[in-house]
Amino acid sequence: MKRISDNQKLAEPVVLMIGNFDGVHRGHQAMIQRARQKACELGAASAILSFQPHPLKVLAPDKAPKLLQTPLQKEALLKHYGLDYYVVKTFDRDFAKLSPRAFVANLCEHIHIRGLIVGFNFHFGFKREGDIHTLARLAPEFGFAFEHIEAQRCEAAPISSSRIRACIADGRIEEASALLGRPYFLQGQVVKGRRLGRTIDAPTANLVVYNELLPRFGVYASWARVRHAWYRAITNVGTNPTVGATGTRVETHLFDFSGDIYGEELVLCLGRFMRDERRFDNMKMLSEQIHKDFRTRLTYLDQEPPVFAIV
Ligand SMILES: Cc1cc2nc3c(=O)[nH]c(=O)nc-3n(C[C@H](O)[C@H](O)[C@H](O)COP(=O)(O)O)c2cc1C
Ligand SMILES: Nc1ncnc2c1ncn2[C@@H]1O[C@H](COP(=O)(O)OP(=O)(O)O)[C@@H](O)[C@H]1O
Repeated sequence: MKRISDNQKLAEPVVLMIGNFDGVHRGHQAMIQRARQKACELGAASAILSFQPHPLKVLAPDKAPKLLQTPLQKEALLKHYGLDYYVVKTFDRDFAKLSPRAFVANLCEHIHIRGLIVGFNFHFGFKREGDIHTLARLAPEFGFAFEHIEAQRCEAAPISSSRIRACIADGRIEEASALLGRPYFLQGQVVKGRRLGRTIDAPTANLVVYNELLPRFGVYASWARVRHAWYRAITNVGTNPTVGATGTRVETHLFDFSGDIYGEELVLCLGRFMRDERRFDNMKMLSEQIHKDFRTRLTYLDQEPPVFAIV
């Protein structure tokens, strides 16, 4: 997959999709599959255009969602799903002022669009005035084939990034993974904590997480990848009320592992939510609960590790 930035032209004819693609979930995957098929029919390559930053971060920051993925994770996933080109366009207030027609004209100046595919609810241009009907009208004028994709559904409701965000915020990780079509994961760097974990035989790798959206506070069965190896693990997300920590922490105990991994990058696939984080009266009680958590039969961890090549 080739990445195209603002100042570059994409001369090869493409079937272009436009959108944020946060999550690259099953709905997005179906769209990519359709675009690749269409690209074959039209003798073109497949491409996605995404705006950076997310348009709402520019236009209404207080309404902008916390994203499921970092830009790098999204790029890795798009590559994984077989896309040929990833076009990243800077979104600013000037671009937001373009009329729907000027928006399409602007894209056609830089990209050789032979086909265009967007989702049924796609809106674009000044005040979101453009929609799929506008695109159907503009397509013959600008000389590309146009089609839209209906929502992919799961259990009667459309699959969407916001539905997946709601699952994660609520601790329904398995549901989120089902909608994503692969295990939900976080990524971050291991940093030093208070060195208390080792004193209760429960060392935990504390992560500075790259992802914006964090799951509901609580304890999760998980799989962790560090230095290219996967370990069964258990993760706590929260504020550690027992020890009065400041800020939110994401920390993971890796089973059958010992060693120093400060500074290492860790990929964390969360599985089942086990319990809420609680405030205990003292460290001894906290330690007892953590060791009880360790002994809980974690059926999630009976599965194979999520060897999916994510990042
Ligand atoms: C499986 C597990 C469950 C945990 N549950 C709680 C909890 O319910 N309440 C709490 O205050 N801290 C909880 N913690 C976090 C501990 O407070 C924290 O790991 C410990 O204080 C060590 O912190 P350190 O990594 O900064 O040394 C949990 C940690 C793990 C690994
Ligand atoms: N099984 C393990 N799981 C997680 N971290 C481990 C493990 N064994 C050793 N470590 C190391 O110990 C550190 C965690 O120990 P801990 O006492 O909790 O320190 P900190 O408070 O700095 O996180 C990890 O960052 C890692 O470098």
